[in-house]
Amino acid sequence: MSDQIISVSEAKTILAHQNFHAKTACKALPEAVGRVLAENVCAQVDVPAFDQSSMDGYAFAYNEWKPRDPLVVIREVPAGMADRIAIGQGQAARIFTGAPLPEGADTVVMQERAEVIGGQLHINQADIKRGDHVRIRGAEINAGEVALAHGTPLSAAAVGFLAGVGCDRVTVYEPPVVALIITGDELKQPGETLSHGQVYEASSSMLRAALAQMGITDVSVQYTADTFEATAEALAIALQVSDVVLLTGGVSVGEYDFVVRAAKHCGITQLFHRVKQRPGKPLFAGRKNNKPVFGLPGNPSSVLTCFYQYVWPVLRRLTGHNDLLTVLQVPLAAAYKKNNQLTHFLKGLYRDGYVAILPAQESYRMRTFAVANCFVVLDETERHYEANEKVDIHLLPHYG
Ligand SMILES: Nc1nc2c(c(=O)[nH]1)N[C@H]1C(S)=C(S)[C@@H](COP(=O)(O)OP(=O)(O)OC[C@H]3O[C@@H](n4cnc5c(N)ncnc54)[C@H](O)[C@@H]3O)O[C@H]1N2
Ligand code: MOO
Repeated sequence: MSDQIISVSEAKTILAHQNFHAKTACKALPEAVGRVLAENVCAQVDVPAFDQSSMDGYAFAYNEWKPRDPLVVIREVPAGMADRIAIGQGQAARIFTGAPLPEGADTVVMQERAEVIGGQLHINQADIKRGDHVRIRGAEINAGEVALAHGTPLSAAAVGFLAGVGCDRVTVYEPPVVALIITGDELKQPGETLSHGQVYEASSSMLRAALAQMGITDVSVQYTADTFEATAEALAIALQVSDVVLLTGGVSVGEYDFVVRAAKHCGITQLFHRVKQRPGKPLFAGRKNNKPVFGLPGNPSSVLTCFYQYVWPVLRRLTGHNDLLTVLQVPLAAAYKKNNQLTHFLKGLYRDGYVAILPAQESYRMRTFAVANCFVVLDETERHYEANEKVDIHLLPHYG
C-alpha cells in the first residue's frame, strides 16, 4: 500500500485492521494451560451434581428437629456412596465431606458441635440454621451453562474449573510458527572469534527469547547474505514453513538492503515502509495472503522496539489475546529535550512512581535496554519536557 512514511498511529491502525490467520487446536485440558479458549466451554453436569455435605458431621431434616430431642443415627454416608438413602422423622445420618445428602435431610451439623451417646445424636449448636453446611446441586453452575467463554486465557485455576465441570479437551488458539531471517554479511555467532569488521549476531537470540516469553517456541532461523537472491530465497522458504515471518536488517535504503525488493519479488503486499519514529524508522510491514511479514530495522535496539510495538500486538491477537502493552501516565524524573518530529520510544526505568529516561538511547546500544522495564513514548511534537511532567509509558510485557 503506502510508499510514504506514515505516523506511528497510522501504522498501528493498519496492522490492527488486518485479518491475519489465527490457528486453533484441540488439546487435552492440562496441556492447554497458558493458551486462550477459541470456543465457549459449557458445563457437562450440574456442579455440585447432587446436594452434598461440606463438613464431616451429621445430616438431618431441620424442620423436623426439636432442639431438645436427640436424633437416632441410622447410617453412615461416605463420599462417593452410590446408594440413595433416605432418613425419616427423628433420624440423622453420619455423613462426611463431599458425600451426598440423604433424601429428607437438608442440614448438616459439624461433628465438633454434636455428640453421639448410645446411638443418639445431641446437637450442641443453638444458632444452627436450615441448610448449614450443605452445597446445593447446581450452586456453582448448571449443565449446559457457559463455564468459560471464548477468549478466556487458561490459568491453572481455569483448568481446574473446567475439569470440575466435566471437560477433558478444549479448543484453544495455537501459537504461530515463526520464521526468522537474519540478514547481514558482517554477522558472526557468539562463541566464535570475530575478525575485523564483524559483529556478534544478537537479534536471533533476542527475538527467540521474546517469542519464548509469549509461548511461541516453534521458531526457525535462516542467516542470509546481503544479496537479493539470498534474501528472496530465504523469504520464499520462510513463507512456506511458517505463519509469521520476521526479517532483521537490510530494510533501509543502502545498496545492500534487499528486504523490500525481495518481499515484492515473493508476492508480499506492502502495508507500509518507514514510520515517523525513532528507533526503527525504516520498519517494513507486509502480508502474503493471511501471513504477516515484518522487516525489522537491523540495529538490535530497533529490532526489539519494533517487535514490542508492532509485532507483539499482532502475535498476541494470533494467540487469542485481546491486549496491548500496558500504558500508564507517570511523571518524568528529569527534564528532557526532544529535538525532532518523530515519535520516540525511549528506554525507561519506572519505579517509585517516576520514570527515568535511561542514558545511551542510540539504536546500536542494548546496554540500558537490558535493564529497562518500559518505553517512554513521546509523540511527534518537538518540545521540551519538564521534570514531573506526565508522559505515557508502555510497560514491557513481563513488567505489565
Ligand atoms: N542513508 C540512510 N542510512 C540509514 C538510514 C536512513 O534512513 N538513511 N536509516 C538508519 C536506521 S534508522 C537504521 S535502524 C538502519 C537500519 O538499517 P537496516 O535495517 O538496513 O539494517 P542493517 O544496515 O542491516 O544493520 C544496521 C546495524 O545493525 C547491525 N545489525 C544488524 N543485524 C544485526 C544482528 N542480527 N545482530 C547484531 N547487530 C546487527 C548491523 O551490523 C548495523 O550496524 O539504517 C540506518 N541507515
Ligand atoms: O531504527 Mo534506526 O534506529 O532509527 O537507527
